[in-house]
Amino acid sequence: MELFCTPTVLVMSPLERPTVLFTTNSPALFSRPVTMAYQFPALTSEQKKELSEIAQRIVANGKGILAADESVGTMGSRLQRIKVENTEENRRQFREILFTVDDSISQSIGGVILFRETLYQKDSQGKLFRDILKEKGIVVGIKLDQGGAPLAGTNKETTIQGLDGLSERCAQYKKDGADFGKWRAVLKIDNQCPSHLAIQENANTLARYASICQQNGLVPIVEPEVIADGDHDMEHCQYVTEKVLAAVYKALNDHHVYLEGTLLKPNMVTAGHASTKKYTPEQVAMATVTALYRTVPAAVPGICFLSGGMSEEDATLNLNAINLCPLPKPWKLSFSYGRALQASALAAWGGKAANKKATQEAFMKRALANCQAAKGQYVHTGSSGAASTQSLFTACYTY
Ligand SMILES: O=P(O)(O)OC[C@@]1(O)O[C@H](CO)[C@@H](O)[C@@H]1O
Repeated sequence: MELFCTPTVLVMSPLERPTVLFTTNSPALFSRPVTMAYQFPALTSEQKKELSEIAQRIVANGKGILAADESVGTMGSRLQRIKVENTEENRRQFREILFTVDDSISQSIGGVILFRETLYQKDSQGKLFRDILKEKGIVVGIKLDQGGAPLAGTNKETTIQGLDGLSERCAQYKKDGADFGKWRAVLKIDNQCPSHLAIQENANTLARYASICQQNGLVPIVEPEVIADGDHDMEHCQYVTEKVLAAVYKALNDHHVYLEGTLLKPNMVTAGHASTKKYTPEQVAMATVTALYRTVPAAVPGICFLSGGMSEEDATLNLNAINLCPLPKPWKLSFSYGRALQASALAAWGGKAANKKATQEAFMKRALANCQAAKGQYVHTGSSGAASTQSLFTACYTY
């Protein structure tokens, strides 16, 4: 006998997944409806509400994210550039200067990602950094990935570690004031790269991380970064970025991740750092929005780009062009910059307390510029300092 199904009910609210009930002509199944989707809800309506509200707060009104979550090693290379020793105290001092900037910073910065060490650090008056941020209305986030591990049999590709004990760590961080998490997976463009294995493994790991975050009340920032190493052109980067993002959203769906309670942190689509071809911000914008439009569901509230070694000024100009791009853009398009928000500030600081004011001014200037760019309102004045136009690229930036 032919088995056919007829949809009979569509139950849907903004906070719930649609549940489609089917009836069937099969005698065995005739007496009861067959639920085709989502019999075991991953999250309650209250959990979904909390997650989507957090995600929306972070990217409201042109706000973006300060990625101040450099690990001890990564911060070491930043400090080395300005000839400052990589001690816990120096890392604390620089971050104190950033976080105690004028309260108006909260008009441009909706969230700050911290490294574990920083979540428990205090300012010189003994106040926890996380409390200082929260009092400004800024959402506190935490880096959750724990670095790369090689994928054997590939051309030096990696997966990211940190799933063991992740749920317990998330629960603790939530108690300690964090409301979102971040996990960065690294894909590279090279001979045979990214491989099918690297794409699938990293997509699945990101999705597993995202699911665990949501179970613990943290909005997951999903960061599949196609790094800029290589001499490939922009078209090739677009092709790869689309493949990676399509795999990530398939995995997020498989893991029942609630998209309204997530944020995406992708690379912009650009040529490789060693490419001889140059593209305008408008070309980068068209390629980037095209890749996103083809792969990222409209349910995702915000896309916050990483800066990936672009100069501060290029990162701002590209973001501005992205927001002016004449393609459909159903998500907020904003920033989650590390280097492109801190390079001028680090240069102004130089490890000296006396430079606090200049450091805060440099940081505020970049934050404001990116907030304007997130609304497509940035006007380049030509008066940027030398540090803001310097490339911040680091080869094989894997952690
Ligand atoms: O590319 P950027 O904007 O400098 O940094 C992006 C980023 O994901 O990479 C770093 C290393 O994990 C993090 O500190 C930061 O959040």
